This record gives sequence, structure tokens and C-alpha cells, in this order.
Amino acid sequence: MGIRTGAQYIEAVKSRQPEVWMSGRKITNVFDEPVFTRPILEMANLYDLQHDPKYQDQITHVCEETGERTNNAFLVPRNYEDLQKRRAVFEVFAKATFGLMGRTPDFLNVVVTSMYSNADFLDKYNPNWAVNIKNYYRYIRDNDLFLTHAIINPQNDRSKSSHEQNDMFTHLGAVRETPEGLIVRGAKMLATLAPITDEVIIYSFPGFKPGDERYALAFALPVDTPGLRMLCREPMQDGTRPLFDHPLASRYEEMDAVLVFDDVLVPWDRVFLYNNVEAANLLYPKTGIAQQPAHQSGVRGLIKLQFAAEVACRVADSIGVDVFLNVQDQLGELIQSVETIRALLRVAEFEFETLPSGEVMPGGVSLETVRGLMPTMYPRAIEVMQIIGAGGLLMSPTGADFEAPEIAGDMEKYYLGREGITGEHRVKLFKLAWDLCGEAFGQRLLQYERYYTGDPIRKRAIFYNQFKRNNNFDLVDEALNLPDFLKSKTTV
Ligand SMILES: Cc1cc2nc3c(=O)[nH]c(=O)nc-3n(C[C@H](O)[C@H](O)[C@H](O)COP(=O)(O)OP(=O)(O)OC[C@H]3O[C@@H](n4cnc5c(N)ncnc54)[C@H](O)[C@@H]3O)c2cc1C
Repeated sequence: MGIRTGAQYIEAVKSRQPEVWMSGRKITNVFDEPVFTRPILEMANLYDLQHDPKYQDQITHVCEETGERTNNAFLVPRNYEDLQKRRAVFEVFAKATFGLMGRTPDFLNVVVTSMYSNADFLDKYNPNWAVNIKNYYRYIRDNDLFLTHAIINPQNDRSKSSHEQNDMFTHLGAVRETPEGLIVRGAKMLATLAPITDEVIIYSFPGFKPGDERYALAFALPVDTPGLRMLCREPMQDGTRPLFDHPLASRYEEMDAVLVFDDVLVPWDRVFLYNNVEAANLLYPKTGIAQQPAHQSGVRGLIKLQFAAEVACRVADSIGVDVFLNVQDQLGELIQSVETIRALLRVAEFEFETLPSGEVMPGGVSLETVRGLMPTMYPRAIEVMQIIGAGGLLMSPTGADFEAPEIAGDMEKYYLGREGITGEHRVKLFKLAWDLCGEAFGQRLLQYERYYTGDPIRKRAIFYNQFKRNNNFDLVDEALNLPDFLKSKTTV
């Protein structure tokens, strides 16, 4: 089939009935549930962009294997130009959602592409796993599917490993083998967008210990597989709030869910890894599933940071406070943050790394630096927005107030901004800012930048240890050892 249209994606959502629980209710029709309807339409728009003549050649390519048009997220990059093709789809999808939806289809499609192109790693442990991931890659590529993933165990007792928890199947683990496949039981989190996706893929961060064999798992299933239950978090919006009042929260709610597997059958041809602690611990470093999708996360994060910085600048301008030195200093800082991330991504792409297979990956040090900086840069952008918006952020009326004739005059008189900024425009601007920096929706966006790919503290520690392995800090030796031209003239 190749690239899907938005209508085909919506048709697929409507054709399924995953077991979704939200606010104590079992959702029977995901598409018609107000919390999900607008996000589904946003996703459909991304699928339609693949068919838009303005973007098609930028974000898709003709697949050599099938001759069909395919999203660039499924391209195995072999050179700098391929990385640019990948970047194009990340950028177009992120711009369409202002970087506010982190788990658009391109994210996990890159993960699976990376597992596919590095399937030799799985082959060493079990040739069937390699065959399975290759077939799965082709299946999602050729049907242009949308995946969610759950790679974290529920937050129960983090001081104990999976097999040490009170109930052996609190964390998702294999119960038994059958001729048809594996029976799995337990929970995994935090599956963003799960109710509106086609498939779920399960794998894990490293950290397995001997005794954790049954938890060392990687597999994929359709979201409506019997026995798979999605427990949604409390929605950040109910899906019915007017777009005037919540221009972002009402469009880009990325629902997160805990996935519960109640003795679910995973067919053998969907098992990519099982019962092997060593393979599970090496999956990340050996298949590029951190580095390749970090390119998507970096590009998407850049758009989000740029958007936050631009909203802060426009808020400041709208009430004339950007004439003050302190405000200029804060806004200048945000623009420099954006430029830092932009430059790092360029460096990552230019200084790509080539694997023995010929696949290239954006430079790991630069990408990890992006990852390390965003958890402070994005919250800082939000803080600056709060500081500059000040009391105005809390006193916005609603769209309905502008429509009430008795107070329409007040709206224009008391809410207008600097010369040229109408009351309605200023209120709209401040509402955009409030969705980002005040609403629960905005707090989730902030938490996302901290945690979307693991604990930033441990990530930076891993970064340091890896950096140290590859660097001797040679400049220090050069400073300690006087050069010959000085030695002869100096008393040491
Ligand atoms: C908005 C959002 C969306 C997400 N989307 C997804 C998704 O789509 N799919 C998915 O699988 N995951 C997703 N995640 C989950 C994400 O991967 C985890 O939040 C992240 O890995 C951190 O794990 P945790 O939340 O369980 O925190 P924990 O690991 O429980 O950490 C809690 C605190 O304890 C400290 N800590 C815990 N263990 C240790 C240790 N061993 N050593 C030192 N310090 C420790 C941490 O530093 C942290 O401060 C998402 C998270 C967020 C916030």
C-alpha cells in the first residue's frame, strides 16, 4: 500500500476496538470520544501531508524493495543526504504540531527501522528474532502503521529489580510458552497516544539483572489484541473546551497510558527477544534505537523550544515590556537556547557516524548534548514566559466574553495591548501562552522534555562515562608537559 491518507488512518482507528479505560469508563468508540477526536484529526493531517505536492518529495521516497512511496522515517540512512531526508519528515511533522506531540508516527517508525537494519545483532542470539523484526519492519512500512511503545516498568519499588517485586507479574513478564507463542502478564508504561495507534511495541531500557530473564522481552502486537488493557491517565482536557480558550490544549492532548497484559498471547512471529538478559541489555547500544530516534526528538524539540521562545517574545511585545533591559536579556537567552540546539543538530548531521553495515547515524555526542540541555532549556523558556506574562496570564477572559454585547466594549478597552494590538488579539496570545506555561497540558509538555527518553540525570552520567572512555582529556597533558621550545629557556 505505501503511504496512507488521513482518511485511511481514521478508517483504521474506527475499525478497531482496543480495551481503553479512562476516568472509570470503558471507551467503546475511540474516534467519537471527545478527548481523542481532535488528536486523531491532527494525526490524520500528518498522513495527508505525505500526499501534499508541497511536501511529498521532501518527506517520502520510492521504496527500492516495493516500488511504493514510503515515509522517510523508514529509510535506512546511508549518507548525509539521507539524514537530511529523515530530518525533513521530522521537521514537517513537528512544525505541523508545533513540536508539542512527541510520539508522532515517525518516532517509532525510526526505532523499528533501526532494529531492522541492525537485525544481525538479534540473529546472533536467535535467527528467528532477526527474521521476525525484518518482517515486522516491512509490515509497518508497507501499511504505514502508527505505533506506541511502553518500555518502562510501573513505578512500584525502584530499589528492587523486576523479579524482586512482591508480585512476580507486576512488571510485564513471560508466563509460559505455548506452541502458538508466548503468554505474557503484567504492566508496562508509559504508552503515549496508545488509544489512537495501530500497534504497540514493547522493549526495555538496559538494566536487567540475573533472575530477570522472564522480563527480558521485546515484541509487538495490534492494539486491540485480546487481554491488552489501556489505563489512561486523567485527561488534561475534556476535548470540548473551545479552541479560542485553549488553542493548544484542545488540539494536542497526547494521552498517556499504562498497558496491562492479562495473559496475552504473543505469536512467535512477533517475538523479537525473549528470556535473554544479555541481549536485552545490549539491545539499545547495539541496534541504534537510542541514537536514530534521538534525531527525531532533537528536531521536534527544537521546534517546540522555538515555538515557546516565539510565544514569549510575542507576549512581551504585545504589552510593550520588551523595551526593558531585563526582559530583553531573558528573551535573548531564549533565542540563544534555540540557536544552541539548532547548531548542535547541524553538527550531529555533519559529523555523522558510519556503522560497519554502511548505515549512518547523526553524531552521538551532539545528540546527547541536545538531550542533556533540553531538560533545563525548555523549563527555562516556560519560566521566562510566566515571568514576562505575569498577572496578565491569570486574567484572560473567555471567548464567550467577547461575544457578550454588554461587555464587548470592556473587552476591547481594558484588554488591549500596546498600540496596534487589539484586546482580542492580546487575549488570544496570552491564552496560547497559558496553555504552554499554566495549564496541566503545559506541565505535561514540560515533564515530557525532562523524561521522554529516560531519566536525564542517569542519561548524563552515562554520557560522561562514555565520553571518558573515548577521550583522554589530552589538553591537560599538553599543559603539564612543557614544549621543547620552552624547556631549554626555562627553569623547570
Ligand atoms: C510525558 C511523558 C511521556 C512519556 N512517553 C513515553 C512513551 O511513549 N513510552 C514509554 O515507554 N515511556 C514514556 N515515558 C516514560 C519515560 O521513559 C520515563 O518517565 C523515564 O524513563 C523515567 O522513568 P520514571 O518516570 O519511571 O522515573 P523513575 O525511574 O522512577 O525515576 C524517579 C526519580 O528517581 C530517580 N531514580 C530512579 N531510579 C534511579 C536509579 N537507579 N539511580 C539513580 N536515580 C534513580 C530518578 O533520577 C528520578 O528523579 C514518558 C514520560 C513522560 C513524562
